Amino acid sequence: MDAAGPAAPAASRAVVRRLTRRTRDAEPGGRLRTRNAERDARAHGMLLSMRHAYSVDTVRAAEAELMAGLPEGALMQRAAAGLAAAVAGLLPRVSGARIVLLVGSGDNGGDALYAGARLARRGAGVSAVLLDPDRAHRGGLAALRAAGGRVAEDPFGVLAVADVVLDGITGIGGHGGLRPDAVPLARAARGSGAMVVAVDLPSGVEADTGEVKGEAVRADATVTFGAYKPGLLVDPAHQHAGALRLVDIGLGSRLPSVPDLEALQHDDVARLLPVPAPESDKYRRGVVGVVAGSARYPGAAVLAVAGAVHGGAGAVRYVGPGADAVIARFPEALVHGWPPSRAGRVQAWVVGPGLGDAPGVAEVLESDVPVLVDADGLRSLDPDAVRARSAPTLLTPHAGEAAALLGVDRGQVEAARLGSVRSLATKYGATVLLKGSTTLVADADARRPVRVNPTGTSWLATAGSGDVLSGLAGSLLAAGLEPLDAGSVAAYLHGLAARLASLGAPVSAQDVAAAIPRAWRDTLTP
Ligand SMILES: NC(=O)C1=CN([C@@H]2O[C@H](COP(=O)(O)OP(=O)(O)OC[C@H]3O[C@@H](n4cnc5c(N)ncnc54)[C@H](O)[C@@H]3O)[C@@H](O)[C@H]2O)[C@@H](O)CC1
Ligand SMILES: Nc1ncnc2c1ncn2[C@@H]1O[C@H](COP(=O)(O)OP(=O)(O)O)[C@@H](O)[C@H]1O
Ligand SMILES: [K+]
Repeated sequence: MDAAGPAAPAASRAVVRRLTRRTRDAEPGGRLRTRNAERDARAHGMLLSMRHAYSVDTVRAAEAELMAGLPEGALMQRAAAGLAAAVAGLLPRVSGARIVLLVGSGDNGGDALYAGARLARRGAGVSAVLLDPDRAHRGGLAALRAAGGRVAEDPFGVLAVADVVLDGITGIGGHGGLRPDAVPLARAARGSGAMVVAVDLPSGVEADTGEVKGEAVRADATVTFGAYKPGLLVDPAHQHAGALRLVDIGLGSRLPSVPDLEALQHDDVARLLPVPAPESDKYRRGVVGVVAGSARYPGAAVLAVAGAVHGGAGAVRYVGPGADAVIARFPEALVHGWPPSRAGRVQAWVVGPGLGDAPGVAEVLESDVPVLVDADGLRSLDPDAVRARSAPTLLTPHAGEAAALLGVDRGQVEAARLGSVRSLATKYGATVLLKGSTTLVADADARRPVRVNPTGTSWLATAGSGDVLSGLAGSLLAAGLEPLDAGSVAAYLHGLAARLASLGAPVSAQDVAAAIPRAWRDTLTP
């Protein structure tokens, strides 16, 4: 995903690149890190490990606890100081820069006003556009005026010539998309060529879910306070946030150890990858069985096996009508005649890619090993059959398949990805990996955080790449990873492989499979 957002003006993109470089450790949107950049990051002591996001209620509770021991307004000052420093870091010079604040009626507007005051003291020309002049944060407004900033009399005039617009309309207190009076201002900010920096969150997005229920600000960058909020990491809201920077306001120890959402990073994946021990043999490394392909879709068998042979299992068994094609491409695969139960012992099954109407799903579900169900295997999947299983199940639908399983429209799933993946996991008592622009993995145990994949790229929207993912995830299951880890590590490697293979150009599903070892190595490289 382009950290500058889909429609960022060219000038903004250059500035956002600067922010992105500076905030490599705090950017879940995740640009691909080159290996050199990785080394730089480590040399500078940046931790490349798990990134957490917390719900609004949790953030507010932690803030309240922290505030109780601090002088009034101290947290807002910390937030404003961090925000002003981030904005200053984006500008070639603060002095003389034209900065416009969009100020809503809550504390989010207060943050913008105090940050504006700090920037005005450094010589910037700062104008505040007050959405509700009677309810603008009083202290913030007084500070801005005292620092030489002013309230704009011609909002659209100042927006037209702004270098930076700070979006302080709503933060974690906002609900339901921008109100009508804020919409033209947000549009003017976007259209002005100025860099748009969202304060805490892009106004108009739902902090807890990533939904966008109406219009919302499109930012080039978001400076968020205390903790990431789930919406910053989940589409469609994620698309509105641009590059992310987290400002520490001291919440750390007040936040629970279990977040609502988490994103694996390089170090987490490196720890989870199954590396053969000295005494390993192919069976101990795990054997994955693949039931995929049909006369109509023979390629799906090849692609699922391609993912599986690169996924860490010691051997791949294939059962289905694509045996000749599989063997021609992967002589290392073990092919077996129907039915799957006669294929010999496996530690995990993958069933479904390109299977068409062929049988196999019910039989594989009866096995006592982990099963990944994808694509055609998901059609009419019976929740009771999945719930009755003695071993874990991992479902890997795209939005259309998830919609069919939930009995809703595809658009509803795409608009509410987090809620959808959680509902499916609950309905099936299974781990669910919802593919798409921000791939999510929800564990069967609803108390565990949902994982969001930070490596995805829209170049993966190519036929057959999902087959590769299912083979890869199945192989990791066979190698002994639990479903939440298998799904999220597979998504991470899959996205990274696509980026390494693509480097900005189209890739095929085969290219992605072939690049999995490079992604694996990249992850392990210290
Ligand atoms: N709670 C704290 O301790 C801290 C809060 N901080 C800031 O305070 C923010 C939360 O402040 P608030 O709780 O006052 O809430 P917000 O400022 O986020 O939003 C609430 C205000 O926006 C209006 N509003 C709600 N939905 C709207 C919509 N769709 N369109 C336009 N206006 C809408 C409401 O009428 C209300 O006045 C955080 O996001 C953060 O920026 C920071 O200063 C750090 C410390
Ligand atoms: N816009 C996108 N951004 C990032 N990843 C995407 C996007 N669209 C699809 N993908 C990824 O591409 C893969 C496509 O899988 P799937 O929909 O099953 O396709 P197929 O059935 O052709 O293999 C998934 O890993 C999915 O997450
Ligand atoms: K905001």
